[in-house]
Amino acid sequence: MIKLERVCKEYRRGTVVIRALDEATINIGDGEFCAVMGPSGSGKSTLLNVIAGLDTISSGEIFLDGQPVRGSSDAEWTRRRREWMGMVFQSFHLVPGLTASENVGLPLQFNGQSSTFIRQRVKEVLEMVGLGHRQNHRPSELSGGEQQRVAIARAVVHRPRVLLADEPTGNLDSHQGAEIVELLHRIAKAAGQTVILVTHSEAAARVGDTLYALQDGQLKPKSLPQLATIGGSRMESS
Ligand SMILES: Nc1ncnc2c1ncn2[C@@H]1O[C@H](COP(=O)(O)OP(=O)(O)OP(=O)(O)O)[C@@H](O)[C@H]1O
Repeated sequence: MIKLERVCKEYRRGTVVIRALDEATINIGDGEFCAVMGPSGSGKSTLLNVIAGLDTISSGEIFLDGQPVRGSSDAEWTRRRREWMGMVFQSFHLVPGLTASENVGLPLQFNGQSSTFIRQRVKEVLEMVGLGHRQNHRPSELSGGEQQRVAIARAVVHRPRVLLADEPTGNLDSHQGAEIVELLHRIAKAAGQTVILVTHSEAAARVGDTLYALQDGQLKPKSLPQLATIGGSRMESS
């Protein structure tokens, strides 16, 4: 489903070269929940950004559904993200002036769905994340955990095949963080979605079917007992 072969991403600042991804190789199957754990600066966001086509790679190859993505136009990437991918971020990225329902409906609006369909689907998804009673609240009227639930609803409303979650528990306390990871896991498994969750949190990473450690841009498969040696922070509640 998602395959990276020796992917390198280098950033240049004058004479300084930063290798954010260093021959990263990974093969993520359909419906797999893959957790990637690494400390700050290890390349986690870069990994998701190159998979989502938000950043280009310096060398190597990325395959989505067996097809190399090299050479895709901006229009192809936009279509892929709109129809195929959902993204969840550490800082929620909700539109402050819109209600929870309006935020969740945005991907459907971009995809040209009818207002009747959008209304029904948004209601259904907000109920699924436990926020049926908060549909008309703006982000500032919601807790951090509730805002992340809205962001998850927005990420899945168009039934994407792939969910990319960038440190989704980073702005939450340990209890809210554990709930958010459990929710992501439950929704993705129910819909058969493929997930890549990047995190510095050991507790969040534990939900993965497969686990990888990212260190200085290098991806290495890990087993659960090895997690504690990767380095990062723990969430007390798990
Ligand atoms: N646009 C850029 N220009 C130059 N260097 C960059 C750029 N984006 C990222 N980097 C560098 O690449 C490395 C990996 O960054 P990245 O944001 O992927 O790490 P991360 O693991 O997501 O970190 P954090 O957990 O702190 O968000 C870091 O050394 C970072 O400074």
